[in-house]
Amino acid sequence: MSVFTPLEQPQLETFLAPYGLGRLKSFQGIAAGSENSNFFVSLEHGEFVLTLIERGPSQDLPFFIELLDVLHGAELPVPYALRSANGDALRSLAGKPALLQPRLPGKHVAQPNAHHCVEVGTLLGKLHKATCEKPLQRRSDRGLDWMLGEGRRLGTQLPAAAADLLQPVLDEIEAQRAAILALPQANLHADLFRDNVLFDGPHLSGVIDFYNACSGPMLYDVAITLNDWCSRDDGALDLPRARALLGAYASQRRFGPAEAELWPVLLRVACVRFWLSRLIAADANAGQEVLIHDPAEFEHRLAQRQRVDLALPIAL
Ligand SMILES: Nc1ncnc2c1ncn2[C@@H]1O[C@H](COP(=O)(O)OP(=O)(O)O)[C@@H](O)[C@H]1O
Ligand SMILES: N[C@@H](CCOP(=O)(O)O)C(=O)O
Repeated sequence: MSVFTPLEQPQLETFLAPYGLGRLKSFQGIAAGSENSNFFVSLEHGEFVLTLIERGPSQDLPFFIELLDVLHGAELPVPYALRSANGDALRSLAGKPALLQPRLPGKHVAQPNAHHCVEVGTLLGKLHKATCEKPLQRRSDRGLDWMLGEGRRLGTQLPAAAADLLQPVLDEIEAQRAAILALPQANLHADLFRDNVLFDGPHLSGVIDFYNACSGPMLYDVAITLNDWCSRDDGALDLPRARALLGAYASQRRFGPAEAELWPVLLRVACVRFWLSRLIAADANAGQEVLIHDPAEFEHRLAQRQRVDLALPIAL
C-alpha cells in the first residue's frame, strides 16, 4: 500500500483544527497512488483528501497550488488547496509538506468507451483554453532533454529489439526538438491517465494528481492522454475512441497545421516518456510494496505507433 507516512489521530486533529471544518469523524490511507501519501478525511463539514508530499522538489508546490486555483476559477472539476484560518495553503505535517483538498466524487474508469473519451477530450481542451493565454511557467522534469539523457543511458541496458525500437525515436526527438517546442503552448496536466480522472455515472467529475503539470506544447498533452485512453490491449490505437477524443478536444481548441504535421511524432514521444519513467520506477521500486506500472505496456504502444493512421481533425 502506498502510504509512506502513517498518521495518528491526535496529530491529524491538531493539523486540521485551523481549517474550521468541524470534528474529525474518520480517516483512511489511500492504497492507490505511487508518489505521495494520501488519506481520505471525513470531517463534520465534508469529505476531503489530505496529501503529504513525499517526493519531488518542494519549491514547485506554489506552482501546483496556483495552477489549481486558476483551473478551479475556470470552473474545471479539480481539487485545490484549502486555506487555513490564517490563509496558508501549504502546511506541514509529520515533517512533510501537506495540503488539504476537497474530495471529488466519482470513480476511475478502467475500460473507457467513446463517450468517456469525449468527456476527457472536452476537459483537456478546456484546461488548455483556460491557460494558453498566459501559461504559468514550469519546466517538466521529464521533458525532451530528460528523455534524451535517460533514453541513451537505458538504451544500452535493453534487449536488442527494444533498443532498436527506442533509438529512432530518440533521434527523432533530437531532430524535431525545436519544432516541438515551437508548437502552441499552455499548462499541461502531462499525466492525464485513466487513474487520474473520476467519473460520476457518465459525467467526468474530477481530474486529480497534477504533480506532473508543467508548461509546454498542448499537442504533447493530447498525445499522452490519447495513448492511455484510446489504446487496445495490444497497444494499437482504438480508432473510434481516438476520433471521439480528438473531435471533442477540437470543439474546444482548434488544431493547427504544424500540430497536424508533428502528431505522429508526438504520439511516439509520449510513449517514450512513460516507457522510460516506468523502467526507472520498476528498477528503483523492485521488491517494495509500491504500485509498479508495467514498462512493456509503453514498449508495445510505441511499436504500434510506427505508422499512425489517425490524422488530427484540422479546420480547412
Ligand atoms: N481530490 C481527490 N478526490 C477524490 N479522490 C482523490 C483525490 N485525490 C486523490 N484521490 C484518490 O487518491 C488516489 C491517489 O491519488 P494520486 O494523486 O493519484 O496519488 P499519487 O500522487 O501518489 O500518484 C487516486 O487514485 C484517487 O482515488
Ligand atoms: N501515469 C504514469 C505514472 C506517473 O508518471 P511519473 O513519471 O510521475 O511516475 C504511469 O502510468 O506510468
